[in-house]
Amino acid sequence: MLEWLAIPALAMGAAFIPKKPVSDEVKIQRIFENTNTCIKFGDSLQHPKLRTKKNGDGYVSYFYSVPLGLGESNIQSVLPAIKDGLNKEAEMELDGFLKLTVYETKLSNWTYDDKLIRPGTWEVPVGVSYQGILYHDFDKLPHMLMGGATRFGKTVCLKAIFNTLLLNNPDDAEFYILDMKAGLEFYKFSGLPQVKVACDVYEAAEMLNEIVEQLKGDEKMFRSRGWNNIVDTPIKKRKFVIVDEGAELSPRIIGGSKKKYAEYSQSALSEISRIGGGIGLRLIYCTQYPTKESVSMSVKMNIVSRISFLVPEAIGSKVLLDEYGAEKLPAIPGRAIYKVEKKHFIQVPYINDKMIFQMMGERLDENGKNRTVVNDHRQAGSGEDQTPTTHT
Ligand SMILES: Nc1ncnc2c1ncn2[C@@H]1O[C@H](COP(=O)(O)OP(=O)(O)OP(=O)(O)O)[C@@H](O)[C@H]1O
Repeated sequence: MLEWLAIPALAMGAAFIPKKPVSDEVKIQRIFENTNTCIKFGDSLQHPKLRTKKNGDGYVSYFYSVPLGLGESNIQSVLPAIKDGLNKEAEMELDGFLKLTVYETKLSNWTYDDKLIRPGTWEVPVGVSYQGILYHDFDKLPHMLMGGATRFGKTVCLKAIFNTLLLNNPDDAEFYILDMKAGLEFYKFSGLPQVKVACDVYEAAEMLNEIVEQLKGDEKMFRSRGWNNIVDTPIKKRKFVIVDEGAELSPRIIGGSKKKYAEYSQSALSEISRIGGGIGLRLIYCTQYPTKESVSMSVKMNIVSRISFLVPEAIGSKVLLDEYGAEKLPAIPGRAIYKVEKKHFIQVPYINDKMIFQMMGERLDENGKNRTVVNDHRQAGSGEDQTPTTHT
């Protein structure tokens, strides 16, 4: 009788023994198995196999060998399940081996502030990644392609880039902004001497014509001096051509009388992306419709750096990043993938017009140019105003 009672008691006791936590390594392997991330070889199933792992500061990287025939899209598609299963952020890279990096921290919203400005450089903070703030250097990689579904942060990102570039180099940055959303986002900055804004396809074609004319003149000047890249010359000026929304300049999308202006605009943009970089033109091309119609091949081929926000379909990720992944981003405004060679998950800093006007008001004089804050070190009590004065 006692023996009979002892069995349920033992079973109950076992239920209270704390379970050994399952390691991330084991969980990942189970996720591969449960999601059928494998190939069938004879009677057996072959999954990615862990070869080694490396502990870093705040992350662990796992390196897997991948069975031949298991495609990139199959591997990439398991990433959301891994993130959910571990309840952690993770990134994947496939380059012969599968490198899966699991982070201890999560990305969260943050706000732009003027400590991000790096005077005299062409570096802009594109966002915070798991490893810290990532800067994009427009003197190293002159052009940028950006896209993603509406309301996920393209304009905020463009404005953070614009604000940084202008405040980094108020005397040397020039902006030609093709704000195809009727000028609603950028026309308000057209009062600045560094900024010109086109608000429709007709104005865009005219502006691009002006830029291409300057480009031809600059090409001649560079040739005559034996220069091939502006970064190796004493010229400090850089001209930024910002296109928002690229689809509005696509002759394959818009028709009627606008079509020939769009055709001209596309060929000008192609020229700028092809040969403008060396002579100081930088193209930032943005679209909410990442299709082959809105992002012409000739523009795309010349742009190495990409930013993609959430896209509704995997094909959009292919257009923007040349690989899948952006369709699986969480639906969080400002969350994006920044890609130069490899992908980085980022959270773009939040900025709005009020903050931009305030920062510009503090750092630019009434002519929109640079001003420096000078503390003249006068002694307290001298009867003079002690606040630092500003001088142009
Ligand atoms: N980096 C960010 N951090 C926090 N919130 C953001 C961020 N970026 C965007 N948002 C929020 O999302 C809203 C939409 O952003 P934004 O206007 O940049 O989207 P969009 O992609 O340009 O949209 P559309 O294509 O319709 O112009 C913003 O008003 C803001 O509330």
